[in-house]
Amino acid sequence: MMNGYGIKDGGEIFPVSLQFGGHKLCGSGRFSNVYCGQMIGPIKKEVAVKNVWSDTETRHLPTTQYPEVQILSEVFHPAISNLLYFYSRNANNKTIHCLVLDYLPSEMAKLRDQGVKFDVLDAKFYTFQLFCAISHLASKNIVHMDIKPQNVIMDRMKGLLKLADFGNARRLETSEKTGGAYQVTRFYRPPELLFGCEKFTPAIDIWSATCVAFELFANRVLFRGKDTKDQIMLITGVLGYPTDEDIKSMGVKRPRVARKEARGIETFTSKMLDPDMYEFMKSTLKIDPKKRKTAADVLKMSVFDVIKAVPRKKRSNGMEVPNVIGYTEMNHKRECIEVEPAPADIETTEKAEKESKSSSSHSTEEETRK
Ligand SMILES: Nc1ncnc2c1ncn2[C@@H]1O[C@H](COP(=O)(O)OP(=O)(O)OP(=O)(O)O)[C@@H](O)[C@H]1O
Repeated sequence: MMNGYGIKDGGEIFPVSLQFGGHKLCGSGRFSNVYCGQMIGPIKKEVAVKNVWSDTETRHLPTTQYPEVQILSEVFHPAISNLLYFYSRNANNKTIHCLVLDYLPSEMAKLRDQGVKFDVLDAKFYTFQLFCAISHLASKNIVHMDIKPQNVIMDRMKGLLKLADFGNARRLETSEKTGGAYQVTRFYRPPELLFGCEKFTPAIDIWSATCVAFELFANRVLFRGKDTKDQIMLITGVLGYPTDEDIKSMGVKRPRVARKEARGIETFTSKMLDPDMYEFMKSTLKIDPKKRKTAADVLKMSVFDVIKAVPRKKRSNGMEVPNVIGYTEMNHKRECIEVEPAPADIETTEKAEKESKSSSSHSTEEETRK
């Protein structure tokens, strides 16, 4: 048992005793290890526990104030790897923030590396779920800022998708600047950031999610730039050099690359895609972020009609298309079970932490990976 916190609907946090069964490493990032395993209490559920070791800026922050925890406390949606509980550990006098999250067994990038291909029907409902997640974020004034196949987790059997890793997410009203060309992984980085725009907008996620959707349909990266300049050349080669109006709207300097006419997305994508898919991509891959369709409008496009059909279509694996219609609802109620920590918990927590450290060697691993 260990002491942690749960989150009520509305974002308020409450103390709770947490209990886990066995776990194994299922992923890692630059500053984290992610373990998956069984949660035993207060709910029984397969979960992912993301252990983040803090950088110099967040070293002295309690986990309640850790930015990823604060952002995730505000969101709750079936297409998001929701924060269920959180707690802290100490390793070598440093705080490790531990986030208990919804778990799905596969990562889109790994599936792609294994040569897994999605048929058009599957690609459509995965894309639908991704845009539902972004639409929910936009309704909460949050931008994810790092949508890419490594941050998209899936259950291929059931056809479910969740957006993960909110480590770069920001509130739209932040006074912070994006840092332009250094935000969002290059292949998924929208033109305005490549040109140096410093504003956080939901349109950033729309661009990145469209690039991810393209990969689901076409099974290859859309714009695979070698560096920032190459990335700009690839994009302007398809969409054309930004107009004076675009430049003014983004508030950026003209990019120093050759001026090209728009070649169009159809000629660029070697394999012919579903015609509705082109309609969708043309509405979201706009140089000027203000002209991109919003996620809420994307969800109404005819490209997704087939997944709304009743009775639900059968997939190639014999299962029905997942029932994702309710996903367009933006206010999903957080289920939370409040179990106050028992008074004896402090002692047991320390014991459990010692056991957990020695069984998984978290601290050694984390220190080595730094
Ligand atoms: N909820 C989850 N369920 C299953 N696997 C997950 C989950 N969250 C993360 N992972 C796996 O762990 C990996 C690392 O997680 P995450 O991207 O959140 O860490 P990070 O340290 O923020 O990464 P980065 O280096 O990109 O900043 C993911 O790519 C994914 O494979």
